Amino acid sequence: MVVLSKPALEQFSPIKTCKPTSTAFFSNIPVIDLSKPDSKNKLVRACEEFGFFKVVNHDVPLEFMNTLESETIKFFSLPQSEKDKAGPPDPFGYGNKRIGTNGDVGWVEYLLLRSTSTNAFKKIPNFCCSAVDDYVSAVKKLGCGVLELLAEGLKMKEKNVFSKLLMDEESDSVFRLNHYPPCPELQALSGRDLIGFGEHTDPQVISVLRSNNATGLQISLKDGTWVSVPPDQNSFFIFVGDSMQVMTNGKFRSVRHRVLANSRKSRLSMIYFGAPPVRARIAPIASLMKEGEESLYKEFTWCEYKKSAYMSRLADNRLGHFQK
Ligand SMILES: C=C1C[C@]23C[C@@]1(O)CC[C@H]2[C@@]12CC[C@H](O)[C@@](C)(C(=O)O1)[C@H]2[C@@H]3C(=O)O
Ligand SMILES: O=C(O)CCC(=O)C(=O)O
Ligand SMILES: [Fe+2]
Repeated sequence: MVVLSKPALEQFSPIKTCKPTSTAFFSNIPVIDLSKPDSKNKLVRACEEFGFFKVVNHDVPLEFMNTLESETIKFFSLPQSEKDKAGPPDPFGYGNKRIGTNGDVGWVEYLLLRSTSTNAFKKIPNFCCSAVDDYVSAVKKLGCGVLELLAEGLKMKEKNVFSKLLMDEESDSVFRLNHYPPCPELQALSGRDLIGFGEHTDPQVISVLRSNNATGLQISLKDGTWVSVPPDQNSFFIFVGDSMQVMTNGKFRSVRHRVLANSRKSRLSMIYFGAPPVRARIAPIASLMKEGEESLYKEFTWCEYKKSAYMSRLADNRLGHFQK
């Protein structure tokens, strides 16, 4: 048995654990090949059923993915005192264990960045801005391409209904780099899994995630079962966010997901959260509603939703306040 000394245990104590779930990977995650003509219909079905899918043949240069990964490793390998200079996250900057400002904690350290401004790097002099810029431009293009296929799949007249929100100069999109250090001792001691990033839905329109080949990501199925996502460092995983759920009047579901700490391997993830401009109005789109179908949500602006989201705990049902 591994015995932890008291100070070692104390560093984990505020972090939640959960009952171990099946370690088997879920094999039914939709895989969408963007080079295939039927991808738009498959995308719609994936958003309805899971709110989550993997995309392959995505056109994001491997070089951008690898360069950013090396830069990220370099940053997270700096001495703690150097990393702390880039914090605290307000909400942008370096954060360690604390997620948001309402008491959530996880076995994770991260950099949260504005996706469009060089100001994002003022606090992080050691970081290579061009690696982030190249990568973010490419994943934004990928996200917009997926949103346009979705609009086509939903038979909407304007194919940029969703993508124009991310393309807007004032889009409030953000970018996040997460590092989950391995944690062998605690798991052996407690027989439970340690939470890296607690369960939540993403508030934005869509999130585009790439990780290294370390396990940890889980999604919740419609019936509430947690399943493990097999990592794939060459592909992207897309999450439907709350704003997309509202715009489709609940036809697409924003997927609950979480990350469990890996006992042996560091997990690194890079996520682009595609968001509307702050003044954009978020409401169900009339052309997506059947005759007589009622809107499930009160109207709100992204600014209002974001404010309310940032006052909530990670696991809260943030759309609850906006339901009719
Ligand atoms: C606990 C929180 C962290 C979060 C803001 C919030 O109050 C609730 C939503 C959280 C979340 C989840 C998705 C993204 O990682 C994130 C950047 C976002 O927009 O909403 C985080 C927020 C955060 O880490 O500040
Ligand atoms: O790091 C991951 O794999 C997912 C993290 C996440 O869900 C988030 O940052 O919102
Ligand atoms: Fe998330």
